[in-house]
Amino acid sequence: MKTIEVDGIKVRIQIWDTAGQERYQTITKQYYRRAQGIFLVYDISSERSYQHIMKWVSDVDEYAPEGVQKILIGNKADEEQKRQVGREQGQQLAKEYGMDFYETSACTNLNIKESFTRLTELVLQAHRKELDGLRTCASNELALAELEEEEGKPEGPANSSKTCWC
Ligand SMILES: Nc1nc2c(ncn2[C@@H]2O[C@H](COP(=O)(O)OP(=O)(O)OP(=O)(O)O)[C@@H](O)[C@H]2O)c(=O)[nH]1
Repeated sequence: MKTIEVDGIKVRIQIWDTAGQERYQTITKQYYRRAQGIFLVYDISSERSYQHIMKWVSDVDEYAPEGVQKILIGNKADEEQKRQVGREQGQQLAKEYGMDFYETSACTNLNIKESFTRLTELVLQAHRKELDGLRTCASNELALAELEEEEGKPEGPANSSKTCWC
């Protein structure tokens, strides 16, 4: 659990780091079902990890809920001397899938906060319609309750003097 601030609103997010290894995939897929936002992460020093992204995307499409928000991440950006995947390759792939893209480094903290904030923003935006619907519903209920309360009340100040015994 982590709390981050987006547009002045404090949002509590639950983060799951799923295992990348094939043998854990049955468990991993179960996590997709309740996800609202997903980072698809490759390692910029591993062409192989970049090639795997397409498989991750197809798994997410199959098992995650419709409308789940996704961001592509090229991690280990601090390992410039070992780079096998160009930044443009990451950008290109993200564009193909209609995702935002960040190169990050868990070592230097590069773009860590930015990418989490962005994913949270995307999730909030995607749910804004739902929230607005709930808000309208709640305010209608409130208005109805106020009306009912009004109707149940004796009429105006003239009435209140009638009930006064002093
Ligand atoms: N240089 C560098 N090393 C990193 C970075 N992020 C993770 N590592 C290292 O990469 C190795 C693997 O990190 P993990 O966090 O276990 O990677 P993972 O993708 O969760 O691994 P699995 O889910 O087990 O496949 C560790 O030795 C980390 O210290 C980074 O940004 N830069």
